[in-house]
Amino acid sequence: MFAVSRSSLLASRAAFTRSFAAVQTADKHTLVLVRHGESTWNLENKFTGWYDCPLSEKGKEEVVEAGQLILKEGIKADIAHTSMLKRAIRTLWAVLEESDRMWIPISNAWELNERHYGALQGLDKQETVDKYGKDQVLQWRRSYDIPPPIVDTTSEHHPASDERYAASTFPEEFTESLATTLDRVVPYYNDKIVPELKEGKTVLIAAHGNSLRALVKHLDGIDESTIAELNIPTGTPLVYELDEDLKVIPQAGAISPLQGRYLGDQDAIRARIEGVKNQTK
Ligand SMILES: O=C(O)[C@@H](CO)OP(=O)(O)O
Repeated sequence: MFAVSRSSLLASRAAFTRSFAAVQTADKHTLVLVRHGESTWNLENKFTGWYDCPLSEKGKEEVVEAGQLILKEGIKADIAHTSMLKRAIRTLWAVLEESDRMWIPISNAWELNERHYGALQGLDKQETVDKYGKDQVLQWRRSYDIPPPIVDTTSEHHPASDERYAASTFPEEFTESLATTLDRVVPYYNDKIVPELKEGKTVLIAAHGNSLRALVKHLDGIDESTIAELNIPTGTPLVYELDEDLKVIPQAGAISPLQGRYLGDQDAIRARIEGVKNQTK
């Protein structure tokens, strides 16, 4: 009475294979990027780079709101990555707290740090424009491969003088352009984050304006002149859906040249983007 014909076994195996394949292709690869909330040095309009300033009061509010938006969207991060800098770390903590995901694993990596601003770190952005001119400062801020002036190991801003970077070595004369930032952000994404996405994990990254510009340049295939125009707002979740080859699926409502979409009030987001741009007028 338990005899099952070979054909019905084959038929049920085929049905199982089909439904498994359907589940696999239905698997969404979701990647959420969040730039840290406004920092005290954003507020004071200083070049920040790897300087470890905290969030401002407004920044603390922005990151709570970012977490609430992620919760409301129903996004459940499985794993998170952030930098070695407290403005991004606290942003991640707030987002995880608000979205009730504080238990997920977190990796801290200097590779996700802000672009190092060399000898500009600590300088007032507007005073730097007054001294060197708007064009020069814009080149330092937004050109693809022109780095700001270097710091050497005698500078408090050189990573050699900071124990959190003791496991890594950096050039004695140090600074970063967007291009060299990309050279450490993209390998980190490929080596650490891509395998997690392939496993079907929803990944959350809390990082910085320029480390995220480097990452979206890679994800969205943005060219070198277009990336110069791109500014990332503080404390605003940017959601990417990726296909089975981890190519970006363009999202409705995305602000070009990005194909991921920002969560929240789109007018307020555009105003935040303008605010970043206008830090050097
Ligand atoms: O100062 C910095 O480190 C960055 C981000 O705050 O500034 P900018 O937007 O000028 O690259």
